[in-house]
Amino acid sequence: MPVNDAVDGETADRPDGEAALPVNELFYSLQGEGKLAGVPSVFVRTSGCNLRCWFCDSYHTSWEPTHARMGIDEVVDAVGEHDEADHVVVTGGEPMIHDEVVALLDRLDDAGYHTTVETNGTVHRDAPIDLASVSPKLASSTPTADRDPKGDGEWADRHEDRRVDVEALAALVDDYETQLKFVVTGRDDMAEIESLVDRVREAAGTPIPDSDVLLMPEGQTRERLDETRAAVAELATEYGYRYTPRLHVDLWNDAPGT
Ligand SMILES: C[S@@+](CC[C@H](N)C(=O)[O-])C[C@H]1O[C@@H](n2cnc3c(N)ncnc32)[C@H](O)[C@@H]1O
Ligand SMILES: Nc1nc2[nH]cc(C(=O)O)c2c(=O)[nH]1
Ligand code: SF4
Ligand SMILES: [Mg+2]
Repeated sequence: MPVNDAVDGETADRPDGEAALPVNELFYSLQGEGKLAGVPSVFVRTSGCNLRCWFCDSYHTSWEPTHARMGIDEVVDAVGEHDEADHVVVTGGEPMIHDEVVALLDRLDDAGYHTTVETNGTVHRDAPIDLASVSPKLASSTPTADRDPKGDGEWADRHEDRRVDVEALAALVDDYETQLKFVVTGRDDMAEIESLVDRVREAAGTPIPDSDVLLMPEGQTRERLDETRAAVAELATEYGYRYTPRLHVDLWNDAPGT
């Protein structure tokens, strides 16, 4: 279900009625995360999110969203300028809160691109998605007062209420090739990951092999990943889940447009 009231009152239509999306940035890089890590890809980063993870590495799409909009034609043209790429990653913010993301994915599919959608898994939509890269948010993501990057924990209750929707997760698993990519801050996250994977397995008709459950270390910077990656790799070994690096952070740290 779209949660348009959570996008800070933004509308996604242009004054001339052309379908448009709030776009924070569009860039060409290597996919840094997940099964397709290393694949040259164009990234379309929408602005606006229905959650507020304290660790969000895309602050200007969630905590302080930018409002510039691009028409769908404009986005498709800008993607096409990177003619080395045949993969497009639609991310955010939370791309699935925007009705217009479906029109964008239709156009990208028509043009022959492989599409990945990076999503928190709270909203299901019908669209030509080749890989649903779903990153359900754990209790450790909640912006409590002591770790709120902006205020004093004002978002904590809303974030907590919205962060997991098992029905939406199961629908994504059933409709698309899916990876479940958890941001891991430490061993304390594992019990919740195990129980959430169990709940989604029960709700979905499609099996979820452990190799489609990915553990990703929390860290926006190389310095932070130096503290988290070894422990998360050990947890992946111990539980039999897949480890995913954050290649872009290893390569380019937190440089914009990477
Ligand atoms: C900025 S989010 C946008 C897509 C969607 N809102 C989501 O959270 O999946 C893109 C990816 O970055 C991950 N991410 C965000 N901040 C992170 C951090 N500090 N460390 C590791 N991964 C992070 C998210 O979990 C998600 O997989
Ligand atoms: N290189 C690179 N790979 C990514 N994979 C997922 C990203 C995202 O922010 O969704 C991302 C990103 O921001 N950069
Ligand atoms: S759900 Fe994604 S975009 Fe939204 S705050 Fe969390 S990491 Fe950032
Ligand atoms: Mg990113």
